[in-house]
Amino acid sequence: MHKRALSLSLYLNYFVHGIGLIILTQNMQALSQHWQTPIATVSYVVSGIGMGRLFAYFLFGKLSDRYGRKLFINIGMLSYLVFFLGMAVVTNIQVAYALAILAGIANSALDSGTYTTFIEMGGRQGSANVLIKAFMSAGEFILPLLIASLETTRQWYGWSFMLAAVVLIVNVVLLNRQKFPVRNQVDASAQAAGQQLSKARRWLASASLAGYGYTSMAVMILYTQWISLFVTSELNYSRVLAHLLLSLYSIGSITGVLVTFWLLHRGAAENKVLLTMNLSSLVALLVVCYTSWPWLSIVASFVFGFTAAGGMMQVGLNLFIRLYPQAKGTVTGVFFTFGSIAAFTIPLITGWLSKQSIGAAMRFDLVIGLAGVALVALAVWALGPTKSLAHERQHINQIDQQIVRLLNQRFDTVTTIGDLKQAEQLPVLDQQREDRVLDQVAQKSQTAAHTPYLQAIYQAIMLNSRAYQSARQTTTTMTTSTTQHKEELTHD
Ligand SMILES: C=C(O[C@@H]1C=C(C(=O)O)C=C[C@H]1O)C(=O)O
Repeated sequence: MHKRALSLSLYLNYFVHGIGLIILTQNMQALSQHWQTPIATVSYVVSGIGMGRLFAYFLFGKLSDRYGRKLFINIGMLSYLVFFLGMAVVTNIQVAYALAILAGIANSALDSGTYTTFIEMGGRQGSANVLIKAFMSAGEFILPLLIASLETTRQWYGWSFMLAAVVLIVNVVLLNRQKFPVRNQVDASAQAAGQQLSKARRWLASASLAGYGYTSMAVMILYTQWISLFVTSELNYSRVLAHLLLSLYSIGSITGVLVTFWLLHRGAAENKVLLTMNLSSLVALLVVCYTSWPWLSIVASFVFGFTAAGGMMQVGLNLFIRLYPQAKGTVTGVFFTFGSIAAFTIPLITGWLSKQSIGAAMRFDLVIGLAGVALVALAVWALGPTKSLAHERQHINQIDQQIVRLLNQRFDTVTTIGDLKQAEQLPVLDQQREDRVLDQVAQKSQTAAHTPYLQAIYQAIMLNSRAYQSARQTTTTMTTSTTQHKEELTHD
């Protein structure tokens, strides 16, 4: 299995999915002209995507546990391909609605195959899943630029659909060349951690995390839907500033994803990251809702994007999946079904609240944010202390990866030094230098109690670098003497 090539193909699908998420709303005007219908009808077609998701998530999740991830990723890619090709030329509204449902199905199929694969690929560490969100954002970022340039050069709006289709076709070929990891492989330590939980705790953690599937999606959807209107109508900010706030939310989101990825990659505990980010997003949201200082709104909007849309859904899902390592697909399906229900209900709830005031609709996000924090706190409590054997070993694995990489670098340098010594005919052992290295270790060591042990490790390292230098020198002497010998022979 080529981890890198497979990951890249999986991520590429989410770049396309990012385009798919907004391609209908971004082309609303062009489509309404093409279909000769009012904008409202286009919007009705858009709702088909949500419909497709709602029905397909659970089913596909469950089926992907049984029939394998690759099949469902292929179903996702092909469904999206039909959607992009079809939507660019369709004129019949019923067919357009069916295609939108197909996009929802594509989304569900991709998710049920991809999130699970990443977990199965990387053991217990789910940082890879957080990066999915970054690729979605990249697609969402590029599409509006592409559409704008097509409009200014007066070209066919369908080209943006064709771009997505071409990427998909290329990726179908690339992805199907890859071998997938073993399905539902259960890391022994992960299983041990899950099994330690009592039934009640496991139930509580599951219910809270499913609830978080709803709130984590809901806070983002509500924010992006109402922020512009809220600041222009209630705070009298300019339209430019309103757009700026939304852009900063997106930039915050991408930055947040990258930082979260980095944190998890370095072994930060997922539940701590989740709790901290959710608390911070609640604070940012409070600021957005109650300040009328533009500069503070700007900062808070960035922080809100960073903390609420920085891959937290993905982190929540990772925790959930770990609870049920044998049913990763099913869990993914359940989690995103809750997310879809949020996408469906939040516009309805806030629409109703907005009759009272736009502020009421906006401030409902605080209720959701607070519920999110409560759910995360419950889940974290139910999952128990992070300092489990399994978790600490995971941390050691990460540290060891870094140490091995650094030792490889040290040995490369040792090799160069060995060659230099040989050229200058110096002995391999340099006792003075070794003493200095040990002194440095003592100086750098942050815990005095560790120091003698670290020095012992360094003595072993240096013993081995000498052994390596000597071994290389004998082989190079041997090869030079044989070449010399060969030359002598040819000269004879
Ligand atoms: C790498 C060298 O060769 C040997 C190995 C050392 C090390 O691993 O740090 C230090 C001194 C030498 O005995 C060197 O001379 O620097």
